Parts: sequence; C-alpha cells; structure tokens
Amino acid sequence: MTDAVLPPLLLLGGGKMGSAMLAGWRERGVSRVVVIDPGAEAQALAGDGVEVVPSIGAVPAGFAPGAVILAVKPQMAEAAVDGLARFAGEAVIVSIMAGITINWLAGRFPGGAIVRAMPNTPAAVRQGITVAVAGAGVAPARRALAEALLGAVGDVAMVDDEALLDPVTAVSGGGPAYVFLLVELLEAAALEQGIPADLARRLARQTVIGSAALLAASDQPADALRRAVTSPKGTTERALAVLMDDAAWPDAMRRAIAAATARSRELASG
Ligand SMILES: NC(=O)c1ccc[n+]([C@@H]2O[C@H](COP(=O)([O-])OP(=O)(O)OC[C@H]3O[C@@H](n4cnc5c(N)ncnc54)[C@H](OP(=O)(O)O)[C@@H]3O)[C@@H](O)[C@H]2O)c1
Ligand code: PRO
Repeated sequence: MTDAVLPPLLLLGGGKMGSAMLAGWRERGVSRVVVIDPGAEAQALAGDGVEVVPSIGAVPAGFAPGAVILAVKPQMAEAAVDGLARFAGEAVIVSIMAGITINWLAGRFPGGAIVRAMPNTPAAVRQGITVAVAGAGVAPARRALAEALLGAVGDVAMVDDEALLDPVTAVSGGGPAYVFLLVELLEAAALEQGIPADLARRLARQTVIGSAALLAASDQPADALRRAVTSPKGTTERALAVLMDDAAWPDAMRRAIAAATARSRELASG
C-alpha cells in the first residue's frame, strides 16, 4: 500500500501538522487534495492538485475523498467536524488530534472507519514517527490506506491499545519540543561561559543535529554513544554527574512526560 497511488484526500486544518503531512502526500503523488482551512496562510498550500477552501460548505460538489484527515486543534474539534460525517461512508477518518478518542470520533462519524494517530513535527522533513490505532471493525484496506498516509512522512507503529496514545503524545508527539529546548539551554549555557553569541548558537545547533545523525547512522544504543563521549575522570563525566542525578534530568523527564500524558487524558474529556 505504501507505494500505491494515494486517492483523493480531504484535509481539515492546513496548519503545522496538516501542511507537513500534505508535503509528504505530494511527494507520493497524491491525485487531489481539498484542504479546509479558513486562515489566509493556508492559501499558500494551493496548487498542483491541492485546493484550499475556507469551510466545509465550500468543498466542491461531488468530491469523494478516500480519506478525511482531521488536523485541527482538539479544542475546536467539535465545531470543525460538524458537516463532515457525510464523507464517512466512502472515506477512512484519520484523526491526529491530541487527546481526541475513537469513541468521541465515532459519535461524530457514526458507522465510520476511524483511525486515531499521533505524529510529530519531524514529519515536515519525512523523519516523523507516528503511532496509530484503528477503531473496531476498520477494514484492512482502509487501515492500510491510513498507514500509507501516515507513512508518507516517516515511521509508523500501529498498536491495538488506544490508551497508549496518551503517553505516546507526551513522548514522541511533544518530544521534538524537548529536543529544541535542549538546544536553547545549551546555547544559553554557552553564552554564560563567555562563548560569543554566533558561535554559541552554532555549537548548540550542530551538536544536536550531529548527535541525531550519529544516532541514526549507528547500530549502538544511545547509552553506548553517551559512554563513548565520556572519558573516565574527564569533563563530560563532571557534567553528567549533574545532569544524571536522579533529582535532575531523570526526575524532570519523568514529571514532564507524566504531566503531558495527564493533559492528553484531560483533552479527551473536553
Ligand atoms: N504541532 C504538533 O507538534 C502536533 C503533533 C502531533 C499532533 N498534533 C495535533 O495536530 C492538530 C493540529 O495541530 P497544529 O500544531 O498543526 O495546529 P495549527 O498549526 O494551529 O493548525 C490547525 C489549522 O486549522 C485551522 N483551522 C482553524 N479552524 C478551522 C476550521 N473550523 N476548519 C478547518 N481548519 C481550521 C487553523 O487556522 P488558524 O491558524 O487560522 O486558526 C490552522 O491552520 C492538533 O489537534 C494537535 O493536537 C500536533
Ligand atoms: N503538540 C500537541 C500538543 O502540544 C500534541 C503533541 C505535540 O498538544
């Protein structure tokens, strides 16, 4: 399915995640996409088989998408999906909205084939990771289409347990933000040690970019790559003694992931 030509698609929300996924579908040679997004910025997505319309009412008559992808903020989901149920007969409904459950979606798309997914922003460079769960009774072909759409922007893991989507949202959905924060903090600490601003920024960015590339290229796990940097009685050892103290990064990461997981569960209840 991954290499098959994609059917016409209806994308609700052409923001950060929606546009990132659209770029992946374009690369896969999607025939036609209608994007519903009232914002002026979304007009930039139009062209090459992609139309942008401001509302559901403006979707061209007779348009029959093979999939409807829901990529609006969870807080506006209720109003935004109103009027979309008519597409659910022909289309698989793929939601990437944080916290919005299959049960909630089933109430808005009665009888529809629903897939709930959590991608992340590296999707914009086809380096994303998405975890997805198909609702009960989703036919294999529709599940495969959803997997192909998500796989156009990176790796996909299909799971059976929807409850995993809350911690997944915390770990990989939000994960890029924690990595970017690391770049910011490294740059700020470099400045504090007297490194000139331009060089501090360059060091912080390239250290994270290079480390990610090394991780990708290596067959060693992260802890082995960390040990390779850490000379006995050297400088890194001193830094890691601070960072790896249980009250420092280990505790902060546990609390951060628990807080985001709890927020994902809260979003489910509106
Ligand atoms: N960003 C992430 O890292 C990430 C990762 C995984 C999943 N998600 C999920 O992806 C979804 C979208 O997030 P995002 O970060 O892409 O948000 P976003 O950039 O704000 O995109 C949402 C888009 O929907 C538009 N919109 C507003 N009302 C609409 C309506 N009634 N119908 C159609 N479009 C409407 C918005 O336009 P305006 O800006 O003009 O309001 C915006 O362009 C969320 O549910 C989020 O939980 C996000
Ligand atoms: N961005 C969305 C949020 O912060 C979901 C994961 C990444 O809610």
